[in-house]
Amino acid sequence: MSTQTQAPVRRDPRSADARDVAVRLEDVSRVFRRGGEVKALDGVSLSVPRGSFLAVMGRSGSGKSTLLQIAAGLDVPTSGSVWIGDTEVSSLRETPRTRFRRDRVGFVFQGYNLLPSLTVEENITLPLRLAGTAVDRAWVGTLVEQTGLADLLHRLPGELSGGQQQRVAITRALGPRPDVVFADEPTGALDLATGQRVLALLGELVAEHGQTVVMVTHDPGAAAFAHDTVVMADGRIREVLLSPDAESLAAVLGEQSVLDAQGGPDAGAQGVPDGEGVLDAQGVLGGQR
Ligand SMILES: Nc1ncnc2c1ncn2[C@@H]1O[C@H](COP(=O)(O)OP(=O)(O)OP(=O)(O)O)[C@@H](O)[C@H]1O
Repeated sequence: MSTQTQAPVRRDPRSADARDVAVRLEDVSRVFRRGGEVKALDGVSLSVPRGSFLAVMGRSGSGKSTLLQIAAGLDVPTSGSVWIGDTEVSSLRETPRTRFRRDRVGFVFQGYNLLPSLTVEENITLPLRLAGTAVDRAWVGTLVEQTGLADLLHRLPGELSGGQQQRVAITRALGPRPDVVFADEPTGALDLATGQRVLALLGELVAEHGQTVVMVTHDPGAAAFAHDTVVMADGRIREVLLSPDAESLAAVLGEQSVLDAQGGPDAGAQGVPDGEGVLDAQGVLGGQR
C-alpha cells in the first residue's frame, strides 16, 4: 500500500551531489558524553531531495531520533555539517538557529503538542502569529480543506479524536510553508486505520504541494507510505531502500534483527523518548529530550 502518486526523484539519499536538495548532512557525527561516551551518529551523509518523503527506520537506539533532531537544527553535530536549503544550520548560533527553525522547519510529533486552551484554528495559525508573519488565509484554507478540519476550526484539541489532533498538528506544521517537515513517529499514538489515513494525507501533501517530509518510524507499514527509506544501525545508515513496499521493508528489518541478534544486542542502547515538543524560548514548537 502506498500513496506514491507523484513520480519522486530517485537518487540515493546518501549522495551529496544531488541538486535540488532540501536537507543535507555531510559526514555528521554526534557523540554524547553524559554517563560514558555514546556515538549516536557516526559519519552520516544524507541528501533529501525537495518534494520527497523519506522514512528513517532502525531498531531502538540506532540513532533515528538523533538524526532527526540534528537534521532539523534542534541539536548540532559534534562534527560534520547540516544544511537546510542553502543555509548551514549547524554553524548557526542558538538564537538564529531557533529563528531559522521557526521560519523554515515544521514538526509533527507522536504527542501532537497542541495547546489545549487554543482552538484548532488558533493552534494552526500560532507559529505564524508568533513569527509575526501575516496568515496566508488562502493557503491555510486550502490546507484545512485538505486535512478535513474545515468544520472543526472552533473546537478545542480535547474535543477531537487522536487522528483529528494529528491532522491539526500536520496543518500547523505546513502553515508557514516550511522547507521541510520532520515527523517523529507521527502515528505512534493512533490506531492502524487512523494512522494510515494520516500517512496518506502526508503523502498527498508531499505529492500535491511538493512538501519535503522526513519521518522517523518503527513501522514498516508506515514507511511504505514514504518514497524512500533509510535504515539506521549503530549510528550509521545501513541500507537505503528506494520505493520499497511494506514486505521488502519488513524483510530488511527482519534481516537486521537477525544480524543484531548475532552481533549481540546492545544492552546499553536505550530508547530516548521521542522528541517531545515544547514551546521554546521564542514560543516555537520544537523537540526536546
Ligand atoms: N541526550 C543523550 N545523552 C546520552 N545518550 C544519548 C542521548 N540521546 C541519545 N543517546 C544515545 O544515542 C543512541 C541513539 O539514540 P536515539 O534516540 O537517536 O535512537 P533511536 O533510534 O531514535 O531510538 P528509539 O527508536 O528508541 O527512539 C542511543 O544509544 C542513546 O542511548
